Amino acid sequence: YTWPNLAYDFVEEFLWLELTGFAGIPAVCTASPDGTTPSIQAQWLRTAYHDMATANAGVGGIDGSIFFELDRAENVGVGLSNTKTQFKNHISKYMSTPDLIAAAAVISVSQCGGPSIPFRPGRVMAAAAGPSGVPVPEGTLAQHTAAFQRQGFTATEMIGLVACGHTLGGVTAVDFPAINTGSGIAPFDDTRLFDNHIATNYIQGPNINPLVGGPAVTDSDARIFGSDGNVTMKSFAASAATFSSTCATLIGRMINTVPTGVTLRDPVVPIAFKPRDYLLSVTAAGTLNLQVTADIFGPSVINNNRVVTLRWADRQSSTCASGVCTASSISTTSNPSLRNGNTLQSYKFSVTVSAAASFSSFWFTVDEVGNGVTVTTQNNGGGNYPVDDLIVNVPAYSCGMFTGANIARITTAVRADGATQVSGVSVEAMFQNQVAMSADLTTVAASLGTAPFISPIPQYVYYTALIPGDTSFSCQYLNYEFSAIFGGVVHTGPLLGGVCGVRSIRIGTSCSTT
Ligand code: HEM
Repeated sequence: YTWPNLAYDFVEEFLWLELTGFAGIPAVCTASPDGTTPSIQAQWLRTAYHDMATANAGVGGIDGSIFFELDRAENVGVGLSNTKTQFKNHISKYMSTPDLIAAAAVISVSQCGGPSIPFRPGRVMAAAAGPSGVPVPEGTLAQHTAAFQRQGFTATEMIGLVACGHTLGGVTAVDFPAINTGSGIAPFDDTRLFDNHIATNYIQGPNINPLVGGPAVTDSDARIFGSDGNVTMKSFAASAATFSSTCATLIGRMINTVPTGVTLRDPVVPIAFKPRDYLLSVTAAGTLNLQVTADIFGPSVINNNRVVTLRWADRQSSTCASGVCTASSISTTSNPSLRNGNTLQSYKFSVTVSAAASFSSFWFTVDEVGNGVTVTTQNNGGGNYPVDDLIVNVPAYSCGMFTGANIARITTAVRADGATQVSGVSVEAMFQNQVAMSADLTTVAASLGTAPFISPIPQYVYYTALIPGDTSFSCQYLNYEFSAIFGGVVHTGPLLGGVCGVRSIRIGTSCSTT
């Protein structure tokens, strides 16, 4: 891994650092079922299966089409529509709706104590509903076996995948009154955790699974679990480890079932030390401000004695012409309870220099004890973290707004003191289309403009783009990246906006321009 990698960084921060708030939507996965509180983790896992369940030889799979198919009888259930509502604020350029569906399955399983399943991003949102074909509890064993074969799973794997799904949640009375004749939720097993109790309850009893001991016609779990003489379910009941590793494999295959032509990227693993929220901007005073947060991630990383120092080189020198290019962090935050026993400690920096001196790269030193003895260097694998000061953000003149048909104004500053000619200054804006559940991208050319709230400086000229959009949407988030071509090479700024993050431009609220 080498920083920066906009797509990787976004997903890593989404999945492991839980920065966008997505992973915080479900409540803590408690041990005992109460029969009334729905499990969001269960709803999310069922959503993933229902999206995948219509896959057929490279057509369909995890493609988000489930959210166009909620009126079908095979997709009855408040859990699926709740999931759609929860997901629509989290769509982004780097996490499509089907990526959210897959990530939600991964997050749900591990939040409830199940295995860690690798997450590979890259799924593409469907444009419309696909074929039907989600198995229903009234189906025969032959119909179910054929359906799982169409999805890419053998008869034995069918037993596994159903057991892995039905270790969470249960059957809701309002949606399945013939199966759950009471009220609330009839749980599949005696815990809300992702554990092998779905098998121990079934083999050793007492069984509470309403798809095993309910009306015979809807006892689909009984037909499926018993289809190999209970060999598979006995192996799960005998070994929590077998259940866990089988589920990691089968749910992993389920979420990676994607249409032909979709290429998933490599699994996103957490990075132990990484810069985040990097932002180089021209300030109102005409100076350059570099903001960055250093994240330290892993089990037990929180250490209040640790001292992290930012160091940088200015643009004309591989070191520091002024001799004082170091800074202490301005704030520290930590999160002791991230998934899979991980923790996070973050160090935020903000340094301001003249536009003439500027920056060319930065790196960090980390003093674990704070005594100057055990100091290590974090320098991006040797090459330092690069700073591109040719195209720079101008927050003082970038904001969400409503002017005619425009919803935002984005201003960038382009370095003007070099020999290289600039062309093609543009802003790529991403809108959350909460109807199509897609991230809609538009590229808007920026034109030479002014930044009236900034003192003039000789090193930069300003380009402004007005972003057109539907001003009737008041609760979507705008993300954007700006870029410019210098000497034939495209230079792209950081992803700005975030998703529900502090740097987001929320359309409908205007930021200050002063
Ligand atoms: C023959 C195949 C299957 C049938 C007939 C079936 C049937 C059902 C039914 C009737 C419910 C109750 C839904 C509700 O009340 O909202 C349910 C819940 C659930 N199913 Fe399945 N299912 C099957 C396979 C799977 C698979 C393969 C998975 C995932 C790997 C899965 C995951 C879930 C989960 C997590 C729930 C709980 C949802 C909640 O509590 O909100 N199911 N299933």
